[in-house]
Amino acid sequence: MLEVSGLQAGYGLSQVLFDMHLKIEQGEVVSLIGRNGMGKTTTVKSIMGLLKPSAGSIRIHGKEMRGALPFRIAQAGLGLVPEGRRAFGSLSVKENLLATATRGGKWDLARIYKLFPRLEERQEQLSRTLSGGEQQMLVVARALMTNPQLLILDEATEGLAPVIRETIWNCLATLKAEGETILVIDKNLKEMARVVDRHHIIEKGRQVWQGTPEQLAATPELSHRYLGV
Ligand SMILES: Nc1ncnc2c1ncn2[C@@H]1O[C@H](COP(=O)(O)OP(=O)(O)OP(=O)(O)O)[C@@H](O)[C@H]1O
Repeated sequence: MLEVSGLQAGYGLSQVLFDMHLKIEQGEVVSLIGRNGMGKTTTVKSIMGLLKPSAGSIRIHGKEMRGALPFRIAQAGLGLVPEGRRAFGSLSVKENLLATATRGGKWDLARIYKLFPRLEERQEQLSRTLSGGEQQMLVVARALMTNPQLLILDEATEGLAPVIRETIWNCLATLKAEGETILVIDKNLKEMARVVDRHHIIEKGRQVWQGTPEQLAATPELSHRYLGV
């Protein structure tokens, strides 16, 4: 469903992605992992049309989308939960959810409330008054309301209390069981192993390894060399 190849991108004169490759098939849950500053977020921004790559290809369902505007990428079926949570603070939980709703998809309020009962309890509350963890649930839920064919989560569990992180991972496990296609960027290898089919390690703007969580766990020198753990 998504195929990135030979992607180059950066900020001004500083090049960050040199030769990025990434392939995601329908129904797969894959990760992008690597040390800080290696280009994970830059890859996501390029895919979402938030940053203009200088070379390479981004195909969504076989169609070249490099350089397309963000709303076109969203229309093509990609939904992003960006790094650093942000809901529309002056809107209620329910209004936030309805603001991004796409009609006719499988995700609607009822389904979202089943996945996140906490959001139903708080549906009339202004989202700026939610706890950090509740806001993060809301941001994930809002992305789902766009009924994306590929959901991308960039550090969605960072800075959250363990119990909230657990809720987000449980939610991802449910989404996986329902056949959703997901790209997750995170640092927590142990939790990721529960849901990820394939990891991609990125180092200095290139994909340097891919394999299953089992293969990664069986090769400690990989984690040591590329992840610093
Ligand atoms: N807006 C920007 N302007 C200039 N340089 C940037 C900008 N955003 C990121 N960079 C630089 O690009 C490089 C890659 O950053 P990126 O955010 O893609 O890394 P990352 O792998 O997602 O790291 P992290 O795990 O820390 O989020 C870093 O050296 C960073 O300082």
